[in-house]
Formats: sequence, C-alpha cells, structure tokens
Amino acid sequence: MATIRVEGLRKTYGDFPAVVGSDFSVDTGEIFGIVGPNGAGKTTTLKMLAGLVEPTAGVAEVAGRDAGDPEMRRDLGFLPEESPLYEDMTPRSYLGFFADLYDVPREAARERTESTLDRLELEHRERRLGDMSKGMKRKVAIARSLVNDPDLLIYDEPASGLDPLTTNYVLEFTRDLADQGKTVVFSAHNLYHVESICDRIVIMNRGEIIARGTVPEIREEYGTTAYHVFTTVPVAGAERDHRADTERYQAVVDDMAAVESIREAAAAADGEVVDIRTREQSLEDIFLDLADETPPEAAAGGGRAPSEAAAEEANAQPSDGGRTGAEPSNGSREQ
Ligand SMILES: Nc1ncnc2c1ncn2[C@@H]1O[C@H](COP(=O)(O)OP(=O)(O)OP(=O)(O)O)[C@@H](O)[C@H]1O
Repeated sequence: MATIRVEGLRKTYGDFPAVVGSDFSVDTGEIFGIVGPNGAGKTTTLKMLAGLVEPTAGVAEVAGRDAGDPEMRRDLGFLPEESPLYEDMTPRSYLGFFADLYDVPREAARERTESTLDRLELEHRERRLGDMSKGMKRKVAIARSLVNDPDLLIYDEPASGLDPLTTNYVLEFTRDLADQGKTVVFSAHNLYHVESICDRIVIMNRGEIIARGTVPEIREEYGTTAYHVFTTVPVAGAERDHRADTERYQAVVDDMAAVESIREAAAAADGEVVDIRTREQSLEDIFLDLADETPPEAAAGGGRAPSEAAAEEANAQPSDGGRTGAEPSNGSREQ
C-alpha cells in the first residue's frame, strides 16, 4: 500500500508558484529523496506532506487520509530544516517535554528517549542545549522526531551544515530507520546524500519535478558516459597527458563513433590508441544538466517571495506559540 499519495499538488504564494503540480507516491518502508537546488520547492512539498502548509490545489494523502488531518500528525515525525531548540533545556528535559505533548506514558518515553540517544551516540545528556554543537543539536532534533515512535518521518535536509562524519552518521541512522520499517521522505541538495541512501528520488527545479526514479534509472535515462581516449600521437581535440611517463595524449568524447574517429586519426599519423577509459557522469552532473535544461517559465522562482520571511518566522519559534513541527495539537496550517 502506498503510504503517501501526491497528485497534482500545487502551492502558490500570491501568484508565485512554489510547487507547480507534483505527482508521486511513496511506499511503506521506502526512503524517498526530494532533491533540488535552493528554492526548488522541496520544503514547501515536505510541509504540505506534514500538514503544516495547506496546498493550493491537488492531493497530499498519508495512509489514505488527507495530510492536513490533525490526527495524521500523531503518527508523523517532522524534522524542520532549522530546528530551534529551547536553549535552556537539556536533551532529556526537552525530549520529555515533547513526549508529554504526544501523551507518551512517562516510563515508555524515558526508555524510548534513552535508547534513541544511545543509538545516536549522543553524549552529555544533561548539558544545556544552548551549549551543544550543531551536530549534537541536530541529533536531539532527530530524537525529538522519534518521541512518538511514528511510522512516517519527514526530514528537511537532515544533514545540512554538518561535518562529514556527523553527516554520515545521520544518513546511516536515517537508513536504519527505514530498515526498521519506517517510511522516510527527506530533502537534500547534496546529491551524494541521496545516492547513498535513497530507494527512489525526484529531482525538483523551480517548483517542478524534472526527473524521477531510482538512482540507477536516472543514470540510465539521463546520464552519459565519457570516453577518455589515450593516443601516442597528437590528434584533433586531444591534449598532452602530463601525468604519463611516455609521450601520450588524451581526448574526451561521448560516443563510440568518436572513439573510432580518434583511432583512425591516430593510425593515419603513425600512432595508435593505447588506452580507453570510461567515466560515468556523476549524479551531480546529471542534476546540473537537467536543471539547466528546465525552461525558464517558472524562473520567477529564483528569489524569495515577499511573505516568505514572515511565514518562516511564524513557523520557527516555539517560544512565541508558533509551530516548530508536527506537534499533535489541532494547529492550523500555513495558508
Ligand atoms: N511562506 C512563503 N511565502 C512566500 N514564498 C515562499 C514561502 N515559502 C517558500 N516560498 C518560496 O517558494 C519557493 C520554494 O521554496 P522552498 O523553501 O520550498 O524551496 P527549497 O527547495 O526547500 O529551497 P531551500 O533548499 O533553499 O530550502 C522559493 O522561491 C521561496 O522563496
């Protein structure tokens, strides 16, 4: 059964199209990546799935129910891109506070919190959150998304701004959650993250999904192979390969016909082809090519739309009554 069904999902802010009509589904236990550059519409999509932003049109369903249904939030863990934490609390008191919000019985909450913090290898559990490193705070925010033991996790840039070690740790932890049967939808602009842990991805640009599939499918459909051809004599388009001990030239071409032309040109100059190496285009390159090809109709999407900063503000601060995530109350959605 599809855990998530999205059809014709659209969000406009004023006349600004942040998400222009997405379709995708995510299966139970899948780890699904939404990738795209800044302003692509990733956060807006995730917030619609988490019931925090009301779609302008279309369907966003979780387990057959509207994503905006407040009941859905009880079984959801949302990790916002920036998660402001109560600086004066310790991880234990902070997580206990959120467990209370979800009515998790005290003892169960304590056990769950401790085991999550163990798995996240979070030390200094009695230290003030305000005195913790960025990586530690991110781990606490992740632990917070798990206090209610949700089946669905929606993570906005879970590893953004973390050092490589912590990044790996957080990504592996996320993969483990999916292995335990949880469904994970997360956004990233670093394609390396996606490649290493996602079952399927969509690539968004300017509010539109411009490619979709598993990483190998995307490679096959959109990727190209570069052929590095090494010759003993100079041929058109080749450059001297200074790394070689003997005189050698290198040309980079993108199909076998061009490789044959080089072979013929080398033979005509009394030389030969001594080596051919292939290099698959990286997902990053594919992504950049795709983003470049997207027609600029939605190009207004580059900058920040006017009401955005105010809306973010309202969404971010727990201390002023705003919503930081998916607390289980009947909070209204951002329009
Ligand atoms: N509340 C809002 N009011 C007005 N415009 C908004 C609002 N939220 C987002 N936008 C605009 O919608 C577009 C998509 O934003 P979104 O945050 O979804 O992108 P993103 O892919 O998550 O980008 P980033 O990687 O920078 O977080 C952006 O151009 C943004 O300025």
